[in-house]
Amino acid sequence: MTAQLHLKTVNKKYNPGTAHEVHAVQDLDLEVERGEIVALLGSSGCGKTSTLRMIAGFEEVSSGEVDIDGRRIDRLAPAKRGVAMAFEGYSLYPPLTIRENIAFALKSERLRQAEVNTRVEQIAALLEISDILDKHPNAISGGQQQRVSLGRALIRRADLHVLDEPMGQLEPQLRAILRGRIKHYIKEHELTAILVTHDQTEANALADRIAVMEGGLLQQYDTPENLKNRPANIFTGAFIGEPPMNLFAAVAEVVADRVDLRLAPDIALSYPSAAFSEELQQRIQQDQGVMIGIRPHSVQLTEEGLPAEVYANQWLGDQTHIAARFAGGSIVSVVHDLALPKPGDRINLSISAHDLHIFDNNTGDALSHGGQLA
Ligand SMILES: Nc1ncnc2c1ncn2[C@@H]1O[C@H](COP(=O)(O)OP(=O)(O)OP(=O)(O)O)[C@@H](O)[C@H]1O
Repeated sequence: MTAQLHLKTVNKKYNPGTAHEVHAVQDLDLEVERGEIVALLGSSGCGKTSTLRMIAGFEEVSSGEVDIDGRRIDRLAPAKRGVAMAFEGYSLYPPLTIRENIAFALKSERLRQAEVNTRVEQIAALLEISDILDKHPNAISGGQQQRVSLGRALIRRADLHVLDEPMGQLEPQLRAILRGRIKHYIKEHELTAILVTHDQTEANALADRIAVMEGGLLQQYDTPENLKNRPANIFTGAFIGEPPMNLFAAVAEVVADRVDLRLAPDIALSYPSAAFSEELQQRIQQDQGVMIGIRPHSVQLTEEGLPAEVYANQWLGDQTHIAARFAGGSIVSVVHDLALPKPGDRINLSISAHDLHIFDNNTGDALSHGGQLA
């Protein structure tokens, strides 16, 4: 299958050759398949908006190529790219009503008026804006304007739908409802979409694949499940998941039939060597040290285990985050009952080999997940 959107070694430099040069997007290769929803996810300044703007045509590509449906588009004007866009500040036409604003997107499809009305009303119902269709843009709120802009993009038939923080201004409850509806709509109409968000929950809920960016570089491009269970490096390991992954420097010692991961002179996670593949045992022995990652949900409080001392706990209504001093550092565990150890209590922790992520200390790349080479 050919990719619907293909970014080929795309770079974006602002103010090139000056003291203010910013290399905002670096050698980005990305393919989005037809019918796929992809999220660009990362913290502020990582380059996700620059990437989206280059695809939409609001920003020039410094080098590289952008293809949509096999057609090179990076030198075309935005309107010629076959892209439907919902951008903040991609403003609505003030003299037109909301209904007319949305219907305007259907102009090129030359539909009968009755068909236009039906489609506008369907998308308005989906986005909970049916009651404002006869108002003008200056008479509605920012969150409503954002939904109108989204409706205007989604109603169009286009080769690609580009959505910039599509629900950034909406309240959490409405966001949660709309996420499901929008995903269903995109899939039902077989649209291809790429969106920018800094909200992991939104990316996980909407996207088939997520491109995690940091410092202008693509860190990992994968399904939500793989980002969580098979992070490619320390960055994605720590970035994806809430609360963040616990990270500890460790030295591996393979002795007889055990593998010890030594975290401190007097503290080691110890496992039967059968829990690690032979290739992994060889690999981690060669290293002077590794970084191990453990998700808070995988840190178990047990009768026996390694000692830790609680210094904080937080009940969040459906789970508790327990923070404890452990191995000269700090560890967070998530538990689901209310029977809480209190600050100052001594507890014991266990971590199954199955839940360990091991990373190369120098490159940051993942070496293994759950005892098998990455
Ligand atoms: N027009 C511009 N001129 C100069 N530098 C820019 C320009 N636009 C963005 N940058 C810089 O490029 C880098 C990437 O910015 P970009 O907006 O793509 O990131 P982002 O991840 O989308 O951030 P945010 O979520 O805050 O929008 C940042 O360092 C930013 O300061």
